[in-house]
Amino acid sequence: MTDAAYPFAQRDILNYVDGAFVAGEAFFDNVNPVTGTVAARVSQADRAMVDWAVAAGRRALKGPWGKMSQAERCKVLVRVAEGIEARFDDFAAAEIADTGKSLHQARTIDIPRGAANFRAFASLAEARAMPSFRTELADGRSAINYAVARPLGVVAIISPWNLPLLLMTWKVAPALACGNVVVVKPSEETPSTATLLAEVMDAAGVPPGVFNLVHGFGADSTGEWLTANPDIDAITFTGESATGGAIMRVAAAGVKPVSFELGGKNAALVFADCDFEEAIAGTVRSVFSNCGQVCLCTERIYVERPIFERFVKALAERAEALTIGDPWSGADMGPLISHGHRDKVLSYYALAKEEGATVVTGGGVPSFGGPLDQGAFVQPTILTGLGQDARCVREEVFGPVCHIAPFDSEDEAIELANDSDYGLAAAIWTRDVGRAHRVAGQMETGIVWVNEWFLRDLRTPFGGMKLSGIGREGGEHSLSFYSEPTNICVKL
Ligand SMILES: O=C(O)C(=O)/C=C/C=C/O
Repeated sequence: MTDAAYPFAQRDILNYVDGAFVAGEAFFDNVNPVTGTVAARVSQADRAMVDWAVAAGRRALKGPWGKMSQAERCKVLVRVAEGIEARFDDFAAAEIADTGKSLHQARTIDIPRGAANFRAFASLAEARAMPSFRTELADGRSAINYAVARPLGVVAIISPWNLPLLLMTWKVAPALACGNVVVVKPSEETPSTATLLAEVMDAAGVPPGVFNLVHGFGADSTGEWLTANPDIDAITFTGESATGGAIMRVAAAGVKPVSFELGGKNAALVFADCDFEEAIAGTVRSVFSNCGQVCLCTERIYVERPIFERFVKALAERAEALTIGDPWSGADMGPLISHGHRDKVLSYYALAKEEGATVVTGGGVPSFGGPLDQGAFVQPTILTGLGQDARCVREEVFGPVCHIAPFDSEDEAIELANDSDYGLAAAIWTRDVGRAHRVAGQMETGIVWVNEWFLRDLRTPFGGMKLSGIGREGGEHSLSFYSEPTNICVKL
């Protein structure tokens, strides 16, 4: 069931600290969610190792890395991108072994974006302009004001299990581009591609202490020891909103800057004048991609009443046509990340029925009649019939499930979409250009796609409001978070 190319099939997954691959005392299992079998052993970093990584980062800032020119640093980032591309198949096999995601998802999204993130921030940092002003005051004094950027220092990066390489490098690349050093704690569910990245960094000649990697868990473990370490200068985290709150409380003690990309309960608005086939195809992707485990996925769909029944029927047909199974067999949809997460998703499937939902399709687990029955698979599921106050309409499930409800007017659609504690992403399907811009401008989200989903330009502001996060990533937004500007005023 797992491709022989899994890089850690015969060796332990280690931490990477101060330029060396190191093992702690304890190990934990890395489980392949396709079959429920142990894929590898992972070395868990203890508190001393976390402290060592932070200290190694501090030393690196004073070493060659801290003295390196911006142009030189950008060349290093490009070498890292080339290293990922050179080991593309290793990264894909590692990502699939950890997550069970489809071959298509890994090879067209996750791994390409790992390299693209480094290339994007190498060129963005190289071209970055800092503001300067010629100042003429009424009293006759004049000056030149210009800003310079310095790195924050040692940045703690806590990255999630859904798009492991993509979301870790989305933070590591701009942090390094701005001259910082990083200590990365990937999710305990997905240690493999993070460790391959350490191997690529090592081979690319990134100085010791610049990129550090510590494996382990969150609360009362590696993640907490890292975020609470008094000598880190900033924290960036992507994951659940509740964890974001806990990290924020820890960061408050040292008034550390935080960048959070958190949960979502994203809505899609489907107007009767939409290109129906395009809306269906786009919504199949936005609901079921990565087994619904993308913070940008659609979990609430509002459809203009004249096409409501037709839309529900068509989406259900497409959901039932999805092939579910082993990623290496080319299945459209793999399992969820773990049996623990599957329990959570199935609890919402059960809750939906208790809340009175109509289960249009799905609602349980597929039966394979073989080893895949040990995997963390669920059926793609479509619900209707719930009100806005239902927990399945308000709470993030993070699985291949959506609820569809009708609306009768544009204003009602906007109100329904915005009636959420989250504010990350929205999708609007309409042929009416005026309506597209009018409705998009009223979405209380950080991101709006019109007649698209997950089309990404890495220069754009990316992130959410309300419970969906603090700050934006992407382009200058990342460069600003990972640097401290100093304004210098020189009298003329
Ligand atoms: O596409 C991106 O840059 C990104 O950050 C995606 C985030 C998805 C979170 O689940």
